[in-house]
Amino acid sequence: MSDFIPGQRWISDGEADLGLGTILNVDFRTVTVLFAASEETRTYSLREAPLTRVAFGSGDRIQSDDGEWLIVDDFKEVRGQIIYICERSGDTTGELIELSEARLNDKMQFNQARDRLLTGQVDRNDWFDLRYRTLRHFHRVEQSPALGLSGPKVDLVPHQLYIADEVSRRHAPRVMLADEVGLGKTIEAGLILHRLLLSGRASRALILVPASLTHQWLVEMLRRFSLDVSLLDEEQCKAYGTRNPFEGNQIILASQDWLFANPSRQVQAAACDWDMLIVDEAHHLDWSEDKVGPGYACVESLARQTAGVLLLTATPEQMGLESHFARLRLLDPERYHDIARFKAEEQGYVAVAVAIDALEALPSDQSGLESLTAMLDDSDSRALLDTLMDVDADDVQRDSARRQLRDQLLDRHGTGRVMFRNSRSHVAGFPERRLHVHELELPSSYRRVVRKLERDEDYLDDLLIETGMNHPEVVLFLDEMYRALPDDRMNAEPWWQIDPRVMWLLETLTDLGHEKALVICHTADTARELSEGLRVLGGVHAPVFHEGMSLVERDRAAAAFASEEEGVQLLVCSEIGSEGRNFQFCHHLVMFDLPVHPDQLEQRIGRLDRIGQLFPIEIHVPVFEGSPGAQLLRWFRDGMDSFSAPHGIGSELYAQFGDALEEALLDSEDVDSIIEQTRERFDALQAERQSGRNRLLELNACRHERAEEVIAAIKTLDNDKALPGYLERAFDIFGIESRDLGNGITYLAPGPHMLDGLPGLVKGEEGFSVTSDRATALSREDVHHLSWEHPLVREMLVRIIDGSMGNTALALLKHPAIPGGRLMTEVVFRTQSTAPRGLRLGRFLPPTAIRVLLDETGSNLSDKVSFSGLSKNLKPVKKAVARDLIKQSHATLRKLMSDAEQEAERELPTIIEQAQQQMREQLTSELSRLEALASHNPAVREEELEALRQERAALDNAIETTRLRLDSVRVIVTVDAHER
Ligand SMILES: Nc1ncnc2c1ncn2[C@@H]1O[C@H](COP(=O)(O)OP(=O)(O)OP(=O)(O)O)[C@@H](O)[C@H]1O
Repeated sequence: MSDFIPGQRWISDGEADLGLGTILNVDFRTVTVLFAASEETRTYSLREAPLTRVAFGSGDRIQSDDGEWLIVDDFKEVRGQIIYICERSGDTTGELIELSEARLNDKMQFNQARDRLLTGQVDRNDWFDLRYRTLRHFHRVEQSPALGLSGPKVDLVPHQLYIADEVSRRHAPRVMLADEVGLGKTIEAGLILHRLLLSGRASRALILVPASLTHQWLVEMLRRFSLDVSLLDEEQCKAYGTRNPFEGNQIILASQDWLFANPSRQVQAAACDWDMLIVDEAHHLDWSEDKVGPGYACVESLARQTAGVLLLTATPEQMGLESHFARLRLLDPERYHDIARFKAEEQGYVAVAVAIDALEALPSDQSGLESLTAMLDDSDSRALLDTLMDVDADDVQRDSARRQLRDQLLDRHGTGRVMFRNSRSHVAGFPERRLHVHELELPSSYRRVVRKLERDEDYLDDLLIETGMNHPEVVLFLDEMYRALPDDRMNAEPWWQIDPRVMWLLETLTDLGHEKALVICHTADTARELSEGLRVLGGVHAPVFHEGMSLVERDRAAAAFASEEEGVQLLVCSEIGSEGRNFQFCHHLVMFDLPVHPDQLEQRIGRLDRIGQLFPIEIHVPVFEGSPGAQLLRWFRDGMDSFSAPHGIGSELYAQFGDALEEALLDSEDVDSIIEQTRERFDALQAERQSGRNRLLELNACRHERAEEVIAAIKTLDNDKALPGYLERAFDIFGIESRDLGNGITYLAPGPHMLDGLPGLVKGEEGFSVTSDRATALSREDVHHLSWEHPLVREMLVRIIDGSMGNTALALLKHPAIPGGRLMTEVVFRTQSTAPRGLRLGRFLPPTAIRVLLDETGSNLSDKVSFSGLSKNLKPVKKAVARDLIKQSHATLRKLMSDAEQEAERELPTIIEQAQQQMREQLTSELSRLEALASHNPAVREEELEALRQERAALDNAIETTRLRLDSVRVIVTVDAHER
């Protein structure tokens, strides 16, 4: 008679995903099974049906067809059908109910190791092996202090890593990244975002950047951070129809120019939940008392509803101090509401800087002790000071006390909580800047106008009316003025025919040989026409780059300029078009004219003077002798040293002397006196800033000890010897083929049996190259940085841990010392808690594996036989044999699994206690630091303190309620060593 009876429940051995099957029909040759959950019916030959009977035992949890969970107490068989006798889950009344197997829920999943094992679903032995190793590595890596910072393909630059670490630790970080141009604000923002995403503290981010930078951001986020970012524009949005396009991906990148001009899209953006808002070139968010710019208004409303906000700008004060203050208010409206108080606080920074200097000199030089003591008013600080002064303390104790005191002073005073600004003066390794001024004679068409302006005071008015231009632009951009007077008889030729700067530029290019030069002009018109002039007069192909071009056109021009093969020697940019771009592969900058604002001058030089620049920067400026442009050059050079290094006070000087300078541009004597006054103010401000605000900003922007700790932790993960071995196994099991290309580079490609859905790999398509060596990855654009954080590795780890892959196995053990015919179980339990992802429980208690190895009698052999020692001696077994062996041993296996659970439970309290202790130590010390800080520095928001307290309580509860769950089981059957 057949084993199958209609109504019985069986499961498919090969297709467990079909769910629980019900026997529909049996004849003398075939059996037909309905898998209702997947709406599939299968007919098998009776003799070879790959099916396993589903039979639960006492203590098992089952679900009825109406969704109720029950615990099996006992069972009986009636006419070939099992009737389960159960208690309702959670019911303590002891009432029992009966459930026939026909009423088991069709959707019941057999993912759990116990169910899978007892229903005969065994995985490959090496999968079990990989699963256990995955748990162990994941546990280790999750706790690393470098988590989230080690994967990105970036050089380990201390100030960037300090900022990324400091900011990403905070609850809802809201900061301004204001490093000088080219020091890596984009990289810092990317690191912060990467870490928050990886650790589950953020999942949705909106990045707003000027249109000209969208492509560069997209490429940086992908190549360096492997982040899947969607670039949204009007065309893309239309494709979404009535759906909200901002919901289309977790990370959205959009152009500010587009969004700020588009109120209906702003409404859609605001309708989404964001965890992070990142705004690049934030100095453009214009604000003044009588006029709030559309960009500012848009960001203000988004920032109000988003927990984390990063504003990026190299020239925070470019639009004036008030506008800068208004941007700080976007970050923390409560703290930044009174500009007078803000200015007064800045005055106090000198005293703090003096106290820090005094601290550094202690204990040998005690001259500044009094000023220091005046600043330290709490008992903790006094105790630290006592240690520093104690004659019996050793150097290590003193250094630690000094460091803690310095950190306290920095934390408690200044803008360090909201603004980070690194400057070249303390980040070593930047090249020298060299200015080359080329004086040219004014061509007659320009001279005529300039001289008339000098002679006739009223002429300026006429000229403004005639040209429609503003002052001082009309006297500084003489080619533009010339173009604006087309009816003038003398202006018949194109300006580039009469302007000697064009011929000078052609000669300069010849002198440069093959070296590349970036040319920046004030307007797009000048850039475009200059390019034409160069082509006509010198046969030079000069691509242009300006705001009037489409993004694709701009990127194409930049790529042609960057390419070694295309042989393009120069790129002609407009001012605004090139802001934020990376052109550090070139070291000649031609300023075809000069901008009016010192910060714009700095932005121009910043295109070349960036991390990665290897040569001194040669700045070439053609000026017309005695012209207003020549006066402006003198003001920049002699008044404030603008060409030698960034100093960050250009905007203040511009605010003070800009109007007077503009008035005086036509009178060199007046300019002399303005330059003199500017210089005086510049020197005074420099001295003041150096001793106060800048010094604090500098000390705050990179705390070297912390940076070095982060770098050391990253290097530990970089050099993790376990990674290559682990990946070799994982690639093999996931069906990824790897080929050694030499120099530490491996090519990964999808194999014919690769598991689907792995990031970057699609069957039948090309793969990609990887290296775990950071330097090699950095030197090759096409090679990925392979680390524990690479999306492919992360996907494999998570898929194994969250899925059922490898959670059952059966293997044979042949060992001379062990007699055959015995059964052992290797059972792995892991900790499980219900904490939300954002709590990052993994810092303290990542999924922790407990392995229990029991022999048939239930003796615990875990300490005697290690995982790898055992694993090496195991042999795989055919699945059919394994299923038979399991069928015969159901009762023993049930008992061993329950014994193993008791063994594992013994270890749980220690794990919980350790995690709790570690968490409490870290969070309590963070909380007390923040509480102490809050009493001195209003930049610490009460909401931050409250969030930290709640976090500690929630973590405490999550750790306390952690339970064990069965992760995987391997059945081991011993065979005599002489058996073949
Ligand atoms: N850690 C790093 N590793 C490798 N390259 C880096 C690193 N930091 C910065 N760079 C490179 O240096 C250049 C400048 O960095 P980035 O664009 O982040 O600077 P920025 O401060 O945002 O500049 P700007 O003020 O012009 O907007 C970029 O080409 C960037 O890729």
